Amino acid sequence: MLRWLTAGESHGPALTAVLEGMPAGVEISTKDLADALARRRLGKGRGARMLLERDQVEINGGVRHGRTMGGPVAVRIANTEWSKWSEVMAPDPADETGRSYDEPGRFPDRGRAASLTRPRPGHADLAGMQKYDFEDIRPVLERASARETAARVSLGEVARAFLTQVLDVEVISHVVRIGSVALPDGLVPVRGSRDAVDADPVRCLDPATSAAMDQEIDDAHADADTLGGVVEVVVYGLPPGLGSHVHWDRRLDSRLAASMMGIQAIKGVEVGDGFTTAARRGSVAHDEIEGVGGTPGRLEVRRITERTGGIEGGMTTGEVLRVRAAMKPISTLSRALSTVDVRTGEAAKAIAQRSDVCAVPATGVVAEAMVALVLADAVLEKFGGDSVGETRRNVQAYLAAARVVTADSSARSDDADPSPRTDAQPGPERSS
Ligand SMILES: Cc1cc2nc3c(=O)[nH]c(=O)nc-3n(C[C@H](O)[C@H](O)[C@H](O)COP(=O)(O)O)c2cc1C
Ligand SMILES: C=C(O[C@@H]1CC(C(=O)O)=C[C@@H](OP(=O)(O)O)[C@H]1O)C(=O)O
Repeated sequence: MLRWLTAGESHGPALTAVLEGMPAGVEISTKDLADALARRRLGKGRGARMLLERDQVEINGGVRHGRTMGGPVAVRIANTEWSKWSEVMAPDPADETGRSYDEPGRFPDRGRAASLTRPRPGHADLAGMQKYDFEDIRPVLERASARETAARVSLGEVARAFLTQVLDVEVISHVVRIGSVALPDGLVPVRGSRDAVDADPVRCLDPATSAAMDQEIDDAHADADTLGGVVEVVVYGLPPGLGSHVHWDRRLDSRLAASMMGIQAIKGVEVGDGFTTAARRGSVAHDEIEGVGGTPGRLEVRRITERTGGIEGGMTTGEVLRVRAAMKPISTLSRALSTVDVRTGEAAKAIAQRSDVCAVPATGVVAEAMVALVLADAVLEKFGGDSVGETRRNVQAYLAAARVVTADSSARSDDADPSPRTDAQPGPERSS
């Protein structure tokens, strides 16, 4: 079983992340993690903090000479802005008498330390204050902040390395909607296209849609408003049989959905064509199956379309996996929303510090990390192994003994026209 935990606040000294259960022998380096974290900073629409802050990552356990050793992998990501926050976020009281840093007049940087009492609709502020009995929003926003996703991305990179080294799995995300602008149906990044997606300012496959998304962000910014959108994660190279139909919490779709919903601001998840499928008739909703070779003892099959997103009965089918996550608009608006000052009870405008206008491109990278972690867990559950070599041998033995194998769908995708997937609409056949 793979377990992961993160700790740390947005403006604290550092984020800490621990991944337990990784087999030995996964090749991973500090540079790999730094590169993954750099991808999370990509994308138009992020706020000033992205320019100011750097992710200073170090591996503090579980890895030696570029390979995991089987013990928990521990990662620390320093907040390079810490010096500005060291009093506001100090773990210890201001002095031995236990006086508070909140004491008026005590610190020159009182502005930063001042209590925040005007909760933002849509952020964790008010519910967090109610639940944890705080008069100040600070301790809530510090942990609710999506700064924490840096920690998850670092662990996701270890999971990705494991999946690649055991199964040649590739996990790619792309942006399919920002605000009112949507990517036309049927466009999915092919294997090997991650760098091309990352090179686009909004991580969108289609140049015309990307330009419209770019404009949408500029318009929202000019209006002092914010945007959400939809990201899709696509996974190539998975074997059939990860997850299970036998119990709700073993279903892979259930686990993926929980991991997506665990990302800040994600409010909807769909697998494959998801909500669109609900509007279709059964005759054009499912992926019909055809034999493409093999022998009676070892059939080779494929799905003719790719509507179900590579999961049936809570298990991978061996086809390309597709999961989408819908992100709500950022809740810190410079044109602040109405709220109540919880200190006075009077009507007020919500706190409106610097903020992202749109963080959808970055959220795709976070979603990749979550998918990689869930899939690595599912691979270990099915195949076990204390070393990469052992897991790989177990996978190969399973595939070699299988009575029915899924034809390599990623190979078919490579054969096809690099951009369009032709089967996103009801009914059409695959292009290959
Ligand atoms: C990558 C990323 C960046 C975000 N940036 C901001 C931001 O700058 N300002 C903000 O108010 N919310 C931002 N959010 C969303 C908040 O973290 C989120 O709305 C908040 O934690 C409350 O959680 P909920 O939206 O799931 O209810 C961001 C989310 C993600 C995934
Ligand atoms: C710091 C990151 O994202 C932050 C997520 C976030 C929020 O409320 O979620 C609010 C902003 O922080 P601040 O209020 O300090 O400007 C973002 O910059 C990051 O992604 O590394």
